[in-house]
Amino acid sequence: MFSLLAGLWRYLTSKTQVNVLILGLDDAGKTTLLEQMKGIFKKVPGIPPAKIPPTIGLNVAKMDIGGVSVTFWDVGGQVRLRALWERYYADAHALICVMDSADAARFEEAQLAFHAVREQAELHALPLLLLANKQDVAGACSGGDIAAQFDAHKVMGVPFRVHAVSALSGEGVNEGISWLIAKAREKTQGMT
Ligand SMILES: Nc1nc2c(ncn2[C@@H]2O[C@H](COP(=O)(O)OP(=O)(O)OP(=O)(O)O)[C@@H](O)[C@H]2O)c(=O)[nH]1
Ligand SMILES: [Mg+2]
Repeated sequence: MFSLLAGLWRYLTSKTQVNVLILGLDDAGKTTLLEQMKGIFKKVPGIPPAKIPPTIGLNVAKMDIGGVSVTFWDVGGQVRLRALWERYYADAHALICVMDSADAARFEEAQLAFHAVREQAELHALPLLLLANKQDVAGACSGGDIAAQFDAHKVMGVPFRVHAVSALSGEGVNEGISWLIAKAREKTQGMT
């Protein structure tokens, strides 16, 4: 009886665990986003932006978001490192693609990388958030324009949103990430 009750208690109090993979070209702002999220969701200061080096390998951060225990994997985006991305596909529950909305010269490269990732069979069904980052930069492309440039209408059958943010200032981050985690939670709990 006691073990039954203990099991029920564990079930009722256990948190949903979600792994979120953060991908995108080098310099897109993935690690800046990760450090900004530590401030927003963990209330601890992240590494100051000026001290964040290019990622060689992986950064991991865990935090509670909306009652979900989330592990973020931020993988380096340099060309020579992109082969490492696939190591994390199988265990990911949701995907964030970060792109630099102020770097029009790399839109095509960013778009190709985005659709290449989307076509991976292991990622096909995952909730997906495309972050149009660096909105604080004068002349940055709006979220709507990025959605058009990235053929967002071709993404079907999964929860998907293009969201404008500034990882540097934090603008838009809470809203975009909270949406993704809610979708990932629904998926892991079999609600979608
Ligand atoms: N103005 C502005 N700069 C940003 C923003 N996000 C990131 N940056 C800057 O962009 C540069 C690259 O940021 P990172 O976070 O290191 O980029 P990354 O995507 O992690 O790059 P890799 O680790 O090489 O894949 C840094 O100089 C950041 O300060 C933003 O929202 N606005
Ligand atoms: Mg990085």
